[in-house]
Amino acid sequence: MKVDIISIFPDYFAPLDLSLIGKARTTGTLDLTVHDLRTWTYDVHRTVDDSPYGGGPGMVMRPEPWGEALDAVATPEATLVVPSPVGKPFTQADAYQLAALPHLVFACGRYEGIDQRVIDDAASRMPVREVSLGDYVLFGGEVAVIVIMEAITRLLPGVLGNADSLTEESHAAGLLEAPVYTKPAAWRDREVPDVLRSGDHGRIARWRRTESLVRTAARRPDLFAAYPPENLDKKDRKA
Ligand SMILES: OB(O)c1ccc2cc[nH]c2c1
Repeated sequence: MKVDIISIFPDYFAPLDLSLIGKARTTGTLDLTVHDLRTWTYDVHRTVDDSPYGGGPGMVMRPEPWGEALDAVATPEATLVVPSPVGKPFTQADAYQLAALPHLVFACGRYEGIDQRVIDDAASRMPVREVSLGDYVLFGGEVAVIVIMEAITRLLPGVLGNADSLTEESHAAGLLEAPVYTKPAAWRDREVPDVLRSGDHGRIARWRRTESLVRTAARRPDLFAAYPPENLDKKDRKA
């Protein structure tokens, strides 16, 4: 998978050299390049922003550098991903969709955002997805891109040692996963649930299923309400 990130803070992406993402880059699973938007500025101050039309606080990112950057970086297979507080909420389903695409270009906004014409111009020649990580606002798009890149990269073939992790984890099937435990069996007078030490795999699976449903109903009623009823079997209904 080819990924290009455009930002005025390229050093923000040093974490993408580490751990499993760094290994995915080394093995060639992930072809990631970070670009400094100021590469496409030509004034002595390398200016990327200006005051907003219509007035208002802060500054807006100028369209010219962005237009030239996207012209230089985007390929015919590119999808533009723009983290933004006004974007569509990013979900695990989106992570799977993006992980299946051949080329992603991330545009990291700063200040009050990117001139809307940049998005509109890009949308005339490639798919554009404006995504939000949640109902809060960051300083810019960089941290959101790191989060999205982690969510995507772990889905790429060969990145996770045990791909089975992907089928059981939270949000994989629309539910929160059950609690997890490891040794010791007792810790600060707290015991691991006996069922998990029973060796009865059918009973363990049912316990985990019940815990997952109960946890999802309690913490994410929105997910629970959206969970297809046909996926609930008779045993679940006793939960
Ligand atoms: O919260 B965010 O994901 C986000 C993304 C982009 C910009 C640009 C200026 N503030 C931003 C916030």
